[in-house]
Amino acid sequence: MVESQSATARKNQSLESKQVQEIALDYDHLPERYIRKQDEEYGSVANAGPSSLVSEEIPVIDISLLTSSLSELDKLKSAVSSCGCFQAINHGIEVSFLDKVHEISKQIFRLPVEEKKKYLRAENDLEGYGNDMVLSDNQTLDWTDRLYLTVLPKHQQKLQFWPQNPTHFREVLDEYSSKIESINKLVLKALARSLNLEENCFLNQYGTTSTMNARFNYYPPCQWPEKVLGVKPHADGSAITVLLQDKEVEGLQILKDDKWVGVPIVRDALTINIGDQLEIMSNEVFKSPVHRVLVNSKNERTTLAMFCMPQTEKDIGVVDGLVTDETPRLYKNVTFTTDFFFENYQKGRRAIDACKI
Ligand SMILES: O=C(O)CCC(=O)C(=O)O
Ligand SMILES: [Fe+2]
Repeated sequence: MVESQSATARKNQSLESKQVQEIALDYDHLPERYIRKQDEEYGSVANAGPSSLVSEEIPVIDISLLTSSLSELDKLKSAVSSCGCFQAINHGIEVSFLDKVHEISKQIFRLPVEEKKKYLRAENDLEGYGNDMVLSDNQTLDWTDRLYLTVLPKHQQKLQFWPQNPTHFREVLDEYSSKIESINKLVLKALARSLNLEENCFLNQYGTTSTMNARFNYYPPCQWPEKVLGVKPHADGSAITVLLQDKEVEGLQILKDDKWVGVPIVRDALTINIGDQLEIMSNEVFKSPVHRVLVNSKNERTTLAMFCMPQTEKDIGVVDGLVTDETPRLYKNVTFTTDFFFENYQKGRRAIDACKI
């Protein structure tokens, strides 16, 4: 009995150190740890497959118009107050540059296994290359491999985790981060104006430097697509997240009014969603949507999520202008660290709920 338990433990351990990419190629059965569990799927929500998706519900916003068009600003406000997500077009990043970002995202997962292992994250650390971080023994694992990097502030970059191949990886990611930082500022200012607030009221909470983390997500094709999830339902701990979706393969879904809504690919658009920190700062006017990722049996999918948020360790709170007799303050001032986010995630609850008054 004791022996068989330790054999199981050994097997689990070797599974945990395997990337999904390897499992997808080597296994003729789905390892138990990847089988999704009903109780992690937002309770009563029907397990809607792609066929039952309603896609038109994610608004497309021309963000170049946000300083000149009140109707576009209104459209933005209504998008983030309802589903918490929109597709940003005319964002100012050239298509040829976006193509470079798509390309490096794909290339890093195509590196030989030995090369990728140079960037492996430590067991209990976020940063680096690897599969789902294991936070508890009975956790279902996501069908995805990731490369997670701090990109801003630059002095916090841990370059030992940055691939040296392709050789322009670092240059492209640095340039992309600075372009995303401009979009972050533009969107946060527009969101403030949409509520008739001083346009810097959210950015003022950022402290002296913004934080930005990049997460490259790679979802290998899966022979058992209905049995796994690319990413389990979660909300992001950022202020906003800017996602560069795969150019061809869909998979992202947002929970809206208890229904899973597919987020379609809009050519050359960036998919932007609100994260928990902006839901707090806006006293819940803006929604940080729960979302998940489905995988499929034929095509791999690669995405890049940029998590934009205030300076690490900086406390944040509800913007004063949003607290009135009718709309009392809903959240305490908090320091929304990554550890705090994952401590709650591990217990199966949303970090934002632990911030409520
Ligand atoms: O890959 C996607 O479509 C979304 C990924 C995501 O939700 C995340 O990285 O937090
Ligand atoms: Fe996410």
